[in-house]
Amino acid sequence: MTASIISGKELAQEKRKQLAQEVKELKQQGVVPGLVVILVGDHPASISYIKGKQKASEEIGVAFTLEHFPESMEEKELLDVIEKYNHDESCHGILVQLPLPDHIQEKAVIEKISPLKDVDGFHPLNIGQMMIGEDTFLPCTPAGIVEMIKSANIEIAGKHVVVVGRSNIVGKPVGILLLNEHATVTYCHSRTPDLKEVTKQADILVVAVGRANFITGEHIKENAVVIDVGVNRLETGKLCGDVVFEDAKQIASHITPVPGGVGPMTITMLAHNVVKSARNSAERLQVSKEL
Ligand SMILES: Nc1nc(=O)c2c([nH]1)NC[C@@H]1CN(c3ccc(C(=O)N[C@@H](CCC(=O)O)C(=O)O)cc3)C=[N+]21
Repeated sequence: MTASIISGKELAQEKRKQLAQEVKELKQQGVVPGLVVILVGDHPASISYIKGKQKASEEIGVAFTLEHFPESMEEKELLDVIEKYNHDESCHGILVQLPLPDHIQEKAVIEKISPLKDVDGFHPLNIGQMMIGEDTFLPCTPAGIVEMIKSANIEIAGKHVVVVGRSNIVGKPVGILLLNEHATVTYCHSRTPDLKEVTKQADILVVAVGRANFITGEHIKENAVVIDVGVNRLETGKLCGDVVFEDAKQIASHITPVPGGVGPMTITMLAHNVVKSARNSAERLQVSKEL
């Protein structure tokens, strides 16, 4: 038996159609969802990711604005740009593409974004809301992963989830979201002794370390669900995940491919958050009219 492939690309297509319909309805109420992406510098991977965000926005009907600044931009200037969009009513989502140049403090930038427009779900206030299971902007990659697991009709409650990687944008939050779905969650990272002894216990294995071919057949339990978050560009130009796909395919029950897996769902959940923000703002408008 070979594993079934959970196609993020197909699921993303479906979700984008639903979002396009919602955008149509919002437009009838006079609200055009708007996303502003801010890029500092010319990191080649960032430019490629932003193109994906722009394409998805256009498909869905979200107004997309790119603000592109030189590498030399000062932190204060960037904070001022964010401040401007915090007050701009046509903007419902602000995303500052990471990584930022070393002279700009990521924390200060993230905290400057209004939590009401934080469509990345990176603001500490939204992270706190997520921790306590409140309805808020969820970080896009983790939220996309949960959608992918559910789309394959995989039960999460009671399962042992092992997360490899503990970044603030993927590893940590995906564990929290799956805990909120009643999984038993274990985190592994670079200081975990005997990694494969832990990963072999996973019913659902989520890998977000950013190293090509890091997880092999030896790490995977028979019939596990394997979610590969890695996007590693090889010297040949080929994109590959953190998991040796051919190994996982022989052992797992389900596996997400790279490309065409978690990446397209990340972008779709971003659009989902922009539409959610626009809907919230339409509701606030309605309430203020009624007052
Ligand atoms: N503020 C911020 N928010 C982010 O969400 C954010 C970020 N910064 N910095 C970089 C990471 C990375 N990321 C990806 C999104 C889509 C794909 C994606 O669609 N990948 C395609 C392939 C794309 C290609 O060929 O280059 C796929 O896997 O099929 C990958 C990676 C979002 N990020």
